[in-house]
Amino acid sequence: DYSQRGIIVIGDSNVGKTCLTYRFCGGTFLKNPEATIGVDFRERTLELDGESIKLQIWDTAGQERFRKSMVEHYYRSVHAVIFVYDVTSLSSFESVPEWIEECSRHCVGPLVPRIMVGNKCDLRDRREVPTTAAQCLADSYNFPLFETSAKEPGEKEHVDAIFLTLAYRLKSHKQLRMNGNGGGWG
Ligand SMILES: Nc1nc2c(ncn2[C@@H]2O[C@H](COP(=O)(O)OP(=O)(O)OP(=O)(O)O)[C@@H](O)[C@H]2O)c(=O)[nH]1
Repeated sequence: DYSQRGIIVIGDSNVGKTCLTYRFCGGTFLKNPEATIGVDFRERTLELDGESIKLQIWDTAGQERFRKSMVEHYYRSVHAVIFVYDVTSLSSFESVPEWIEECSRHCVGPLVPRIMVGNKCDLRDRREVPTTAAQCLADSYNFPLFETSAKEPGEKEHVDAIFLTLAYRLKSHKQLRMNGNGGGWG
C-alpha cells in the first residue's frame, strides 16, 4: 500500500526529534516535551500532485534505557529514515555514524531514503557543529542535509519542506519500482 509510508526518526536524546515531528504534524512548537519512551506515533497526510500520501512518523526514544526492543520492530517496516542531531551538541553529531550503523544492523536496505537534519539552528551563539562538517559527513553517505529549528516559527515552512522532500522521494520510489528499477537518491 503506497498511500501509507513509515518514517523512523532517530538520533541522540534531547536533539529535538519529538519537537520536530510535532512541528510537522501538529503545526506548533511543543513547549515541554518529555523524554520519549519506546516509540511515539504522529501522522500527517500530504497531497502530492493530486495523490494523497499518509506519512506515519515514528518518533523514537534517544535514551538507550527507553529504547529496549521496541524500536527494533519498527526498523522492519520502515520506508525512510531521518537522522537528527543538535547543532549545539558536537557529541550528538558524532553519534550520527553510530545511528547509521544501527540502521544497517537492523537490515534497513540501501535503497531506503535517508536524510540528516541538524536541529536547533535558532541557538546561533551556541552552535558547535559547523555546516561544512555536517555537509561533509552527509556527502560521505550520500544523504541530503538540512539544518533547521523546530522552535523558530519562521522555520515552520522549512520543516514542512524537509518532510515534503522525503515524501516526493518516496513517491518517485514507487514509480521507479513500478518501472522495475530500484531507486536510491541521486
Ligand atoms: N532552542 C531550541 N530548542 C529545541 C528545539 N527543538 C527541541 N528543543 C528543546 O530540546 C529539548 C529536547 O527536545 P525533544 O524533542 O524532547 O528531544 P528528543 O530528541 O525527542 O529527546 P528523546 O525523546 O529523549 O529522544 C526540549 O527541551 C526542547 O524544548 C529547537 O529547535 N530549538
